[in-house]
Amino acid sequence: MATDVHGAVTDTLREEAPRAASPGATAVQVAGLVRAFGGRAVVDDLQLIVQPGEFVALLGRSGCGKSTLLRVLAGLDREIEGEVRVPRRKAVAFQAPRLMPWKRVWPNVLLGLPGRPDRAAAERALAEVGLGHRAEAWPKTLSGGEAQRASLARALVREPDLLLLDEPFGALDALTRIKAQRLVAELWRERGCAVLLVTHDVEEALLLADRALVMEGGRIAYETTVDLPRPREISDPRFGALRARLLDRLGVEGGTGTHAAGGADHAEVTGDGSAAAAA
Ligand SMILES: Nc1ncnc2c1ncn2[C@@H]1O[C@H](COP(=O)(O)OP(=O)(O)OP(=O)(O)O)[C@@H](O)[C@H]1O
Repeated sequence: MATDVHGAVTDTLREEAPRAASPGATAVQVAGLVRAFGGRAVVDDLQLIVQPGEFVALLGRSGCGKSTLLRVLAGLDREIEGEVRVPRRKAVAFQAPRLMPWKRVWPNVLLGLPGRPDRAAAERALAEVGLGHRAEAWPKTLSGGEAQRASLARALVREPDLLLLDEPFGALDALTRIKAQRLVAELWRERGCAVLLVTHDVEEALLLADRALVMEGGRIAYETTVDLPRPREISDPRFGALRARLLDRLGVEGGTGTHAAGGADHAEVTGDGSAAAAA
């Protein structure tokens, strides 16, 4: 059952500034979230906690509801049941950069921001993503990687406490993708904001995230802590072991073949959101 946007949802979608919140406050707190389309619950009693400054990757089969969850967290979809607490300052970048072709790059970065256009802020954000020299350019003259970085600058200019990334590197070629991943890792380190990254790419999740979640049946069904030093190396045997475990959990060939390969750093997640360590 969908909640009226103008009614109960104002009670359920509370936006808080973590800087002002009490110590130990979370960046994202979701409890009993349900999002249904035509009577079918795509997100079904989902629990999720993300700590301030934590980098979390969200994996899951196509159509399992990852983008739906991200849109709810971004405040773009409020037809929900359950409780969602997110910081007031949040920003989202999608797979498609969504730049307005009739605006130059710098006003695109400021798109949707209230108040007088702050060109200097746009240029600072563009410089952060290595696009300081393209502020005056038209979007159609940007490469795919540049356009994606401009989209990232648009997120950064909002100085988010929570950065939501929906497959932002999905359309990039392999080399540009690696560069973009490194850039996000660097920005995350410098900014210290929480990041929730939706990705199909297990390696990307393991290169970037503190924690990788697998969504299944409308919930977070599995999670693993990525307790590897940064920068991470794909050649690290521990990386390989985590990759195999996640691929296995996703039902992709190349996994370990057992869902519950040992270690307390990964867990099947039970209905109430608590993690039961796999034996
Ligand atoms: N506005 C909508 N109206 C009806 N159904 C929708 C709507 N948005 C999403 N859905 C359905 O909800 C399900 C989950 O979609 P969602 O885009 O969240 O999946 P996803 O896990 O992000 O998939 P992918 O990995 O392929 O991007 C799909 O079956 C989709 O068709």
